[in-house]
Parts: sequence; structure tokens; C-alpha cells
Amino acid sequence: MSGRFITFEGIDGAGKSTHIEALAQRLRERGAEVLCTREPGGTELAEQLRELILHRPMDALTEALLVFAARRDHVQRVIAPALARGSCVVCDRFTDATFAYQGGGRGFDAGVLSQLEQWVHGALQPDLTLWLDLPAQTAAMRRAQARAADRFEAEDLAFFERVRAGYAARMAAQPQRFAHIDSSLDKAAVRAQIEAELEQRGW
Ligand SMILES: Nc1ncnc2c1ncn2[C@@H]1O[C@H](COP(=O)(O)OP(=O)(O)O)[C@@H](O)[C@H]1O
Ligand SMILES: Cc1cn([C@H]2C[C@H](O)[C@@H](COP(=O)(O)OP(=O)(O)O)O2)c(=O)[nH]c1=O
Repeated sequence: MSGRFITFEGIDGAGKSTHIEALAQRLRERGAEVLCTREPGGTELAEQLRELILHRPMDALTEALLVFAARRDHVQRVIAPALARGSCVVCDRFTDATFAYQGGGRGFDAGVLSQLEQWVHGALQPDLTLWLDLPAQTAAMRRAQARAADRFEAEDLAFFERVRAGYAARMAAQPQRFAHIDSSLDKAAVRAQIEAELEQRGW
């Protein structure tokens, strides 16, 4: 198998970091070259933009422009060349996160986000998006035990329920590439669902 673009999505604390490496390992065992990367980030420039996005106050349009600027650099320098080489790219968040956080969470205009999406990565979309979904309250409890909050993680439960609704809307619009994973269950059960999705696709 080769050249597949797989993304992980979900609110902060959903379990993306926990499951990404196991999925990459599974793909490698089946002979794939796998590149794991993340957004915002994945290039030197995009990682610098990430620092600003996560820690500096800014309005929703600035936030949207910066995440797309970081994404442009990441797609051009890393994602597109890797897919062209036949590698699997496994990415912790991509444009669905912009629709969920800037669109759902901040209430920013989805029509403008769609235009930016077209400019930045045109027809490139993930082949599979694993949406790790769970209630905002459960994710907040997991985060509280794990780490200090950044500018997004400091938001309240209502913000994260809007982000979650943003993901649901995105999945409703493009159901063919989404897999809905119940991430409120324990780690083994979440992992089993992810494996089942790959199995189903013969990956
Ligand atoms: N299914 C689960 N049940 C309980 N705790 C979990 C589960 N999945 C992840 N965690 C824990 O929750 C915290 C956040 O998980 P993490 O993978 O960092 O989430 P994300 O990358 O989506 O923000 C970590 O401490 C992790 O060990
Ligand atoms: C990719 C992306 C991330 N974000 C936000 C969501 C997250 O709170 C934050 C960083 O994501 P993430 O890497 O998941 O954080 P962590 O390493 O702490 O688990 O950036 C957006 O608001 N819009 C975007 O387009």
C-alpha cells in the first residue's frame, strides 16, 4: 500500500497523540513508508507559526490566516512530496480542525474558510480522517491530569462542544472519508475501532 493521506482529528484531549504512533507502526508492518507529522507545524516555518498561534492573542481571521499559512508551507514542502513518493502521511490534525476550531469554536465564517482551503490545498483531501469523538467534559478531565493548557485548551466546555459540532458538520458534508471513533471508551477499545477501520479498507 502507498501514498495514503490519513488524518487524526478531535478536541484537545481526545487521544490523538496516544494512538498515532500505533497506527503508523501497523502501516509499517504492512510494508508502507510512513511519515508522521502534525498541524499547525511540520516544517520549521510552520512550527514557528504554531508558537504564535498557540500562545499569542489574536482575532479569529488572523488565527485562520496563520493556520492556513502554516498549512501551505507544510503541504508544499512535506505532505505533497511524501505522497508523490508513495509514502503514507499520518497527520495530527489538518483542515477539518480549522473548520471545527475557527469555524465552530470561534464562529468564524465557513465560506471564507472554504475559499482559503481551495487556495491552500485545492483538491488535496485526506483519504481517511479518524475523528476521535468524546464529550468535552471527558476530554477536559483527561487534559487536566496530563498537561498545562495553551490558548485553546484554556477555553470553556461550551467552546469545545461547538468545536465538536464543527467536526460533526464537516463529517456530514464529506462522509466518505470520515471514520467516527468513540473515544470516550478505554484506550484498548479506541485502538480496536481504529484497527477495524483500517481492516475494513484492506490497509
Ligand atoms: N481512551 C482513553 N482513556 C483514558 N485516558 C486516555 C485515553 N486516551 C488518551 N488518554 C489520556 O488522555 C490524555 C490526553 O491524550 P492525548 O493523546 O494527549 O490527546 P490529544 O493528542 O488528542 O490532545 C493523556 O494523558 C492520555 O494518556
Ligand atoms: C490545525 C489547527 C489546530 N488548531 C488548534 C487546536 C489545538 O488546540 C491546537 C494545537 O493542536 P494539538 O497539536 O492537537 O495540541 P497538543 O499538542 O497540545 O495536543 O491548535 C486550530 O485552532 N486550528 C487548526 O487549523
